Amino acid sequence: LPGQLTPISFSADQLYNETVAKAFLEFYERTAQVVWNQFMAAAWNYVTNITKKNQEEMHTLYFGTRARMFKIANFQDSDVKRMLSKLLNVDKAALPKEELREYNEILAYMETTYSMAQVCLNEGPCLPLEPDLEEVMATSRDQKELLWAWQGWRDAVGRQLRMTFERYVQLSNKAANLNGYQDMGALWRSKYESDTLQEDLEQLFQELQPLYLNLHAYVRRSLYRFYGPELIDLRGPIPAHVLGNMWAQSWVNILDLALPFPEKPPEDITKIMQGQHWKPEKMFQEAEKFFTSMGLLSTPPEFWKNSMMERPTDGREVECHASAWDFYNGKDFRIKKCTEVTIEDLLSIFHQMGHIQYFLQYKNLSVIFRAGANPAFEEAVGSVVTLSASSHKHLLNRGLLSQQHQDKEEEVNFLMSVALEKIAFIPFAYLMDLFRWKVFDGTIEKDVYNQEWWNLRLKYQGLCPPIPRTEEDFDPGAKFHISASLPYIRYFLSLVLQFQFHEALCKASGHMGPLHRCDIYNSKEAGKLLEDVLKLGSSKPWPEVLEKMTGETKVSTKALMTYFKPLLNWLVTENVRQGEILGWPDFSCSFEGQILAVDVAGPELCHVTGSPAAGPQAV
Ligand SMILES: C[C@H](N[C@H](C(=O)O)[C@@H]1CCCN1C(=O)[C@@H](N)CC(=O)O)C(=O)N1CCC[C@H]1C(=O)O
Ligand SMILES: [Zn+2]
Repeated sequence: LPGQLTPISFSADQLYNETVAKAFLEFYERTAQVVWNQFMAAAWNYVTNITKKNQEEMHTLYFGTRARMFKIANFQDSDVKRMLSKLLNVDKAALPKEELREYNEILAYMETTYSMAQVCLNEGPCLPLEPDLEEVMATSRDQKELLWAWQGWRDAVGRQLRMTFERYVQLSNKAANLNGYQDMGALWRSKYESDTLQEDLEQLFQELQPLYLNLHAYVRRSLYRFYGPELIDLRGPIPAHVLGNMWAQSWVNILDLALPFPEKPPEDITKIMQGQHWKPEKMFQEAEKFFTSMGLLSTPPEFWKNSMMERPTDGREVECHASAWDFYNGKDFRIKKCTEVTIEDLLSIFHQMGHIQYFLQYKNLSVIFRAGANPAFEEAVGSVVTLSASSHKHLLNRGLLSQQHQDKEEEVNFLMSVALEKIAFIPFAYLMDLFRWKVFDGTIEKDVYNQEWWNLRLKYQGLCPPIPRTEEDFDPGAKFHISASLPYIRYFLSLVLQFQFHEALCKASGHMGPLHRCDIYNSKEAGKLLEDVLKLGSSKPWPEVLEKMTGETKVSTKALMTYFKPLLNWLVTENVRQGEILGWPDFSCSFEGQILAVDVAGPELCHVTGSPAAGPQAV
């Protein structure tokens, strides 16, 4: 029912009665599954066939509950208390009907604008993001063409969302207030059940800085060699359009420009897959086989019947951004992806299949507990499997490599390819919600959204916009999760967690030797450990779940640093040899001679590693 479940009225003393609360929870369990399933079905119909009608249909199905009324303080049963506390937050359903309708319109407008946007060539066709614009960003080495795609996408999306986003912030904060939170950022952070979350995240970020700064300096040198001094300043930030990705969140597509030992190039696995006539369905089967090889659950027939594995060719408008779906009825689970036959898409499918495996493992829990121990756990499950799936040992075993490539230099090349994906991602994943938390709490005011976005992109990623930006632009909106109002700090935390999980699973599988050579494929012991964690869903506080997996109750960067140690050693030596400056003391962004001095000081970052003048050995 729009707005509320069938209203039940409680007498005052019943609200203190734990038996009544249990009866309510049973009633909720039965009805919520039905309504959640209807909502997911309507949402799926919308994103796989974007029409006005489907959008209307989806928005009528959103509801809240009256669980918030119970006085749980003196209840005894910890499960009842945990379930009711999770029901206290009804998110946007707390808004009055009229404002909820407006909010849903805004959300649909932002997400649809993103999903339908295209960039048109002068006389030629118009290109969508997937696969065309992403292909340009990944493969073009012509900085004018890269600039065309980079600017065109932001004109087509970011600029259109600017005004709407301001109203989105107001209504988001109003919904958060109605749920008892200071602002929407506070509501998002509450999912981690920690009152030191922001300090803990900053600590993790600082620990990873030496690794990132050395990678940034080395990649800047590589880009300098290719694009020359008119584009790259060896003491400055890197222009954001030449990193091989529309958002510069992963640099793996410029591995060819940054290969430590170019005389030992890695095999091109995309070519091998295409040569072996891989199809999208085979890629999904390959990912599923990884999980079943560990004794984990296979996907039900509905998955193969209902998923959308390729962009439809019948002219339907769809949202291509890949996602995994739980229909909350214990048997309908799907992935939506416009799959291309590439190694990047194969690893992305492993990530989505990780979500599906989590859904399968916790499907018998109360619907209230059908979520990850925290959102970062959800993200880490699929990603931890990609650490094994991308190892040479695994690829060789699966016929995707012709030889092991085990010598020292090939190993550095391999670790560089993983670092360009995982280490480059660190500051991006961190700043995405640093930006939104500041927008929600009012620190970043609406008339400086874009300038503050680029201040954060400079300070944390050491990037510059390739052309001057104004407040007509809204560059953050050009990233899916911001247009779709999806939190992002989960991916930052997942990056650290996935290496902690990888170390624990490799140990359980009896792996000996370097962590980056571990492949948990076929390990029933690793599978059992993972299963015991996943089937808990969100029924226990996540430190308890982490301890079950790793023996530790704290998130630690130790495993990640162990994995990349051989690469960090090589990078520091190489950067000292080149006399690189770590960080970007020349913190202005220059555009063909025009200096756009950005008001945040790059040097403040240099204190992180001592003064850059001392060079990399100061790290
Ligand atoms: C490609 C991937 N799509 C997300 C994901 O799989 O996490 C989608 C969209 C947002 C949530 N989502 C889901 O599928 C959820 N239903 C999962 C769940 O909550 O159960 C994605 O956005 N990624 C992957 C790495 C970095 C990030 C990016 O590409 O920037
Ligand atoms: Zn995910």
